Amino acid sequence: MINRTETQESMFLKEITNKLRQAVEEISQQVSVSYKEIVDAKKYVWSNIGQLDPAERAANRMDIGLRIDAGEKAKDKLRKLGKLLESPYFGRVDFKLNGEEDDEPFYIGIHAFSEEEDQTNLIYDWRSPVATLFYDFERGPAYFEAPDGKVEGLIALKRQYKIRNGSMEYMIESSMNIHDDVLQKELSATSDEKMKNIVATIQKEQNAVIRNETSHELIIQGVAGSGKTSVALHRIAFLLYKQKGVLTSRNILILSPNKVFSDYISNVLPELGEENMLETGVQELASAELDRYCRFQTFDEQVVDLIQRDDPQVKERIAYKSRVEFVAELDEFIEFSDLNGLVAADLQIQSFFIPKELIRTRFYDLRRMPVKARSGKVADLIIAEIKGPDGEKPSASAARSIRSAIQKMYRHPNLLALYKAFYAYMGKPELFKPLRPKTIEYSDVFPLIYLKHYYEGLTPYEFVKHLVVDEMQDYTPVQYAVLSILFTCKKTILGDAGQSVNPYSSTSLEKIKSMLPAADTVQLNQSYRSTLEITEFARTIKNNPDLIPVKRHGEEPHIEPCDGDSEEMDRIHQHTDNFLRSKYRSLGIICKSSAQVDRVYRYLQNRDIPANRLDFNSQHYHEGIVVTTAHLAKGLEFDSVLVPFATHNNYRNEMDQSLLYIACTRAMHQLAVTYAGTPSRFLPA
Ligand SMILES: Nc1ncnc2c1ncn2[C@@H]1O[C@H](COP(=O)(O)OP(=O)(O)OP(=O)(O)O)[C@@H](O)[C@H]1O
Repeated sequence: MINRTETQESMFLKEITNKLRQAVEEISQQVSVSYKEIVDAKKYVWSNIGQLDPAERAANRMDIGLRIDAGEKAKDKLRKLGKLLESPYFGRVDFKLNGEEDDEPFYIGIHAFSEEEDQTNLIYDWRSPVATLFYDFERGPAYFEAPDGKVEGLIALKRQYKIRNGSMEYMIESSMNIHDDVLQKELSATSDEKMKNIVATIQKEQNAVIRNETSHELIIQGVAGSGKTSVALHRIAFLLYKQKGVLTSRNILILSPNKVFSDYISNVLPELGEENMLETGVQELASAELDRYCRFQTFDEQVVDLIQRDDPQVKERIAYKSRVEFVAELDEFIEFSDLNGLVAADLQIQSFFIPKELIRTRFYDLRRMPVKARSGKVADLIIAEIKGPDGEKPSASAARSIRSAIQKMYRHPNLLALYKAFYAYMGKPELFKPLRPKTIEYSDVFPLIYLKHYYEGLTPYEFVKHLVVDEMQDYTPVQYAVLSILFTCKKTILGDAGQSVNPYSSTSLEKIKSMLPAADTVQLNQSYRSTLEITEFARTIKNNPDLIPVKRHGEEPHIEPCDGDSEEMDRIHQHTDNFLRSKYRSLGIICKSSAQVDRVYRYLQNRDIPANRLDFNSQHYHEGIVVTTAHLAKGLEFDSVLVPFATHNNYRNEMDQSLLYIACTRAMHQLAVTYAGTPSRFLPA
């Protein structure tokens, strides 16, 4: 089985396809047999329910449960085989072990496949140890880490295949790592409806991140389009494979920016044969902690507010609470409150005298406990240790009075009062400004939760064994402090400091590292999404010297000045017409504000142009024409992007610059920008 020619390869494909078909047939039979068995078993229980004693009923229920499990497993296998029939493998490495005469071919696919009789592996899962030969090495000396240790040898041959619907589209012999031609072909394809897997073309630097099993916390800083999200999802699939039985998708949680993004990425794990992980957002996390205390502005509402009005005081409040030192200031206040928060006074209750120093000392001794539980505990300790003048212990009624007196001693009657006291302590009371009574600004949400940990305690999410945090730049240091309390598990944290929708609260990689000092960091600087021309264009809006564009060419982005408003709307219309006649599947019309989105959407609707509007209430991602804001488009991508209203007035401050950059970097193949009036200073001249 060495150095197959094209005919040999096509024979091999036929052979594998036949074996796969045979396996599909056998398992389909198993599925229908087990379905029939389940129905029969249920019928039996139902018709004999009166005669079966409880033990028999329980045994029957267990039996049915086991059959259903077996049936589910068989169906899962069938799904995987179906996937393999479409595209059985994408790579091959011929590897000669040191000391052996012949090399052996290893075919790599999205799932493993072996012959039933002798369990010989015909296709290896892309996550198997041997697959690292394909991703990490060129022809020549190579090794992989097998369960029994390092296996060394020589790669004699590397091939890549594109097999679609069971037939070979192309085959490339490669001496290099994941051949450029294959990557180019993949990147040039039009967008899929949802994010797709990249198993056939994972790059070496991405593979290192995916297969990292040692980091407790891994921070992935990646430029726009560097594959951070793809890599994080493949990493989860890899960890589920490596830690089968220990880790399941039910104990992996992703903190995702919005529902549309969750929907957009929802295909990747199932395509890789895994169930989707759990998903939540910052708002849900905060609600679980704060709903009893107050309402709050959401991150999205904060961004919209910043876009709508340029209020320097709002920005000042946000910036103040987004500093790393802010967490230290909260800690300092907590320390101060441990020493001074208690207005201790000597107590004389019945015949018992309790000096204030004793109360204060006990309170401080128990400083690891949340305040609320601590006051009760302090009272318990004192009640247990004090004696009256005749050596008597406190009666039940004396104990009750002591407890109630001590519990009233804490200076701040509730969490919000404590939070307000923090700003008074800092000498900056003006920095806490509720939006409305009992409704706080978003920038206060996580500082308040941090103080809640001190005041009342937080409940960690113990069932979560791995947390994925996307858009890491949008989380402030105090949010990281809270996340570290709520999630003590392993974490994959990814984002790009250059793509913040709110630069006033944006967190740089350095700041995140200072909050998570034990975390490992990787940087992904190669950008894959956009053509070189689009990437160069985006770079003139906001330069990132680290970014390495992929060498894929396409048309130059267009900047289209328009003579007035109505001409600009006509131009948008024209773009949608061109798109509908093109080969492309998705056009993103990306505006700055929701009002602009509404305007464009209504305009297109009135002209019967099929368009989807993505707003904060949207749940699903759609292909076709999508009208949305840069804020919501973050993380998504489109074959073609149109950025309208790129005037000086619309895009002029630091936040606008970031939004314009995000909008342009969503384009894979085509980009146009329109404006009527004076162009934004961020556009290339
Ligand atoms: N190794 C690869 N092979 C093929 N395509 C890739 C590879 N890496 C990334 N891509 C493609 O590049 C595009 C960007 O990937 P992804 O969305 O994961 O990047 P990102 O860093 O999260 O982007 P952003 O931060 O700009 O939202 C996707 O179309 C993805 O399929």
